[in-house]
Amino acid sequence: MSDSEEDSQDRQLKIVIIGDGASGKTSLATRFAQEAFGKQYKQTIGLDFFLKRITLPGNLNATLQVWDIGGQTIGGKMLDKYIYGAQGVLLVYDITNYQSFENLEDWFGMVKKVNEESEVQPVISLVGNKIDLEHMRTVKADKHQRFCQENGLISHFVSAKTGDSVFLCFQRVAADILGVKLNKAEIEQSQRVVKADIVNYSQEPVARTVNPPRSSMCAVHLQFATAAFLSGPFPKRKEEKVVAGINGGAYWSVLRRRPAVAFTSGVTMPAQVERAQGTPGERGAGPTEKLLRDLPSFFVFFCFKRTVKAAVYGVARAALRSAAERDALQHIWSQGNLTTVCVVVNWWCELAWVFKSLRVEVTLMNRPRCGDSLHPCAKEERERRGDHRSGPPTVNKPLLDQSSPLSQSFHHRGVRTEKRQDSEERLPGTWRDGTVSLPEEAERRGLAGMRDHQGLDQDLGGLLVSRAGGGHRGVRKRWCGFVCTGQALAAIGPSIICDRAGPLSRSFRGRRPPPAALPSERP
Ligand SMILES: Nc1nc2c(ncn2[C@@H]2O[C@H](COP(=O)(O)OP(=O)(O)OP(=O)(O)O)[C@@H](O)[C@H]2O)c(=O)[nH]1
Repeated sequence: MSDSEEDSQDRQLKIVIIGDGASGKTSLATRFAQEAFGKQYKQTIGLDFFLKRITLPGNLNATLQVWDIGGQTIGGKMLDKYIYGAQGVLLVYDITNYQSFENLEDWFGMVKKVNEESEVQPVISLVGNKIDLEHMRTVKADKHQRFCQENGLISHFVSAKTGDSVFLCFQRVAADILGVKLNKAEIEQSQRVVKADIVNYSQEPVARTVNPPRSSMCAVHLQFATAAFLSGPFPKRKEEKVVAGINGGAYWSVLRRRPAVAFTSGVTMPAQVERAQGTPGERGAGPTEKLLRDLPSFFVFFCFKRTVKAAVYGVARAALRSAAERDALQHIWSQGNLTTVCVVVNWWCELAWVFKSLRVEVTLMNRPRCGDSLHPCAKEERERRGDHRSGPPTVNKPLLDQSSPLSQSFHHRGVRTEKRQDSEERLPGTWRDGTVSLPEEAERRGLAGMRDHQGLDQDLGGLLVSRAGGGHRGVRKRWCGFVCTGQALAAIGPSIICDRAGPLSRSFRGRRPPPAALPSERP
């Protein structure tokens, strides 16, 4: 065969893609080979193949045989065989999932082991995927770069979803294998970003009418989430400007694939409730159910603000009255696969009721404060119950377990005594050796009594003591921290979403391993 004949033939290159499950390997291969992207996660069992022919500078054709290796193969017997003979390796991780980055050591170790005795080493690229989720990044770019420098890897940040730099990533590896140099223009050309489709909802009136709860609810939720994401890490101060920022904060955890205990509707503004689902009380299959269907997990959210309390009140009760939802909640709860508790307290009796229905004991650390004017929904609710006093709606006593610490601590504390606080004020407690201390200020306000609740340092599963406020459209919102004790939280472990920058949070995080046994199982 003459030289020219050989040149005109395609070069076959074996490229393997490895990395943790769900880091986006299949998506990258699909984006590269088929220009497509699927939102649905379908685990790759074993491996999959893709073929794509590309032309490199100098009219050099190459057929890339892409081996998409399932994330679960790590530790399996076949992995070394899959990697063997690869000329190119893409080490993929998800920039929003730190664990997937950490685990690259193992994947990389495997590549090194397989090639220990090879004369020709593969070209290896470190690929940080999902850069469309930059706002959720947990792996800093400099960590990525350091890993590249230390190990002589090519660095890439890509998004299989938007297509950003995906082609370039494969092209670069192929070019390096074949010793071809890409010039600046070629690199820029390959960096094409595929823009997401813009959906014009107003042109889809029929679809919305046919299935209003699903589509509109989803839209509302995503809107919250996006707003919160755009505003930076929860609960940064900017979050105050966001509609339902706190709510979005819960999504923050959900969409980061951290299972979160979830509650209520995720709806904060009565207007949004109405727009999304009709009036709160009318709900049957509520949005919780929707969340359960569509998200990897769901969240608990109680907005601590009287203006929306009525909405939450109606929604939470209606939602959880749906047996299916309650069962689903209990199912998830009982599975013990929850790692995060994200609860923003509103109305303690409501909270007590819901937790009670889940048989979880909750102890509040701070008392709720109310200062906002009563929302019409709340007024209606009060009138319906024949309560004509001013101030917050009365406690719904029948729902409470009067003997619970929560109940006792709040029974006569009057939630309307305190004036509105400065929106940036925080009263973080501290956590040391299983004991919670509240700052002097808290003592002065008579909040300290609450720290002594039984079980606090025993079966404490999680802790959240912080309070923040904000305003949106003239509405003040606030959340207060509390301690959850009991079986469920013990099972969950100490991971709590709260003010992650707060001293309490910092000191708490990672300090206390989940109890080995559930409290009830202890001798
Ligand atoms: N936002 C976003 N999501 C992505 C991106 N790439 C992949 N995903 C999503 O991440 C999930 C997992 O993607 P896969 O490509 O199936 O992950 P994988 O690494 O092949 O997983 P295994 O088959 O288990 O090894 C899917 O839901 C994808 O839609 C991306 O660039 N951006």
